[in-house]
Amino acid sequence: MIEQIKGGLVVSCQALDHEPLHSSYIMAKMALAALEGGAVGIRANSREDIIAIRKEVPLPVIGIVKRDYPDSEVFITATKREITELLESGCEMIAMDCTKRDRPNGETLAELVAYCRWQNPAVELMADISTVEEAVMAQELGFDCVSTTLHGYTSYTSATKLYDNDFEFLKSVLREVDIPVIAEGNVITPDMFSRCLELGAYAAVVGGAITRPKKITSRFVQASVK
Ligand SMILES: CC(=O)N[C@H](C=O)[C@@H](O)[C@H](O)[C@H](O)COP(=O)(O)O
Repeated sequence: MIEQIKGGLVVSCQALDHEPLHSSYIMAKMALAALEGGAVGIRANSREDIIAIRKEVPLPVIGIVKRDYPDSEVFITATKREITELLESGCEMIAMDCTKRDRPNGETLAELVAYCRWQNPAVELMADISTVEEAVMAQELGFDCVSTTLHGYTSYTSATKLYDNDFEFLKSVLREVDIPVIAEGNVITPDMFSRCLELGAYAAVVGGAITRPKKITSRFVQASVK
């Protein structure tokens, strides 16, 4: 998959159960719209959505399973249970939280990476990181690529956003690791997307700005209030 997404736009088609568009059917149609618009890949949440998307479009899929656990803040592909579901979904790449935070049930990242490689070595692995240190850890653990997904979403990075200071965080990750770096998280305009690529991002994942109409609507409404 990694070769296929080089220099391109990956569209994240996700709607959680509390969101208006929560439906595998709708996510598959979102993926079809992304395909027709020129996307090179899809990022999707849950075995059910991934299976529906794979029936609808021939694009490679980065799969995640979001699930909350009481004993951990990690919620993106946190344990072996979620990895097993993703291996069953047929997705080409699995993305998982690669932060320094403790995982549920005392499971470790190294164990999860080894489990994936053993179960299906053809499935590539993306590390969702929030700091440069976590990106370096991902490279050392043998991930195929890192994504900046969680920058701004961990307690120790919540003060900043990916695009702050002309994508300063993205630049620092690019300086420190050799594996492909995917820009993801609050890339909300075509200009931001092209800037990420110009800075050296291998590809970019855009979600809410394309597939979350509630967010898009509220952005317009906020503008009317000013
Ligand atoms: C932090 C977290 O839970 N990120 C999730 C990861 O899969 C998704 O909710 C995001 O939509 C995705 O990362 C794309 O980002 P944006 O929607 O900002 O373009």
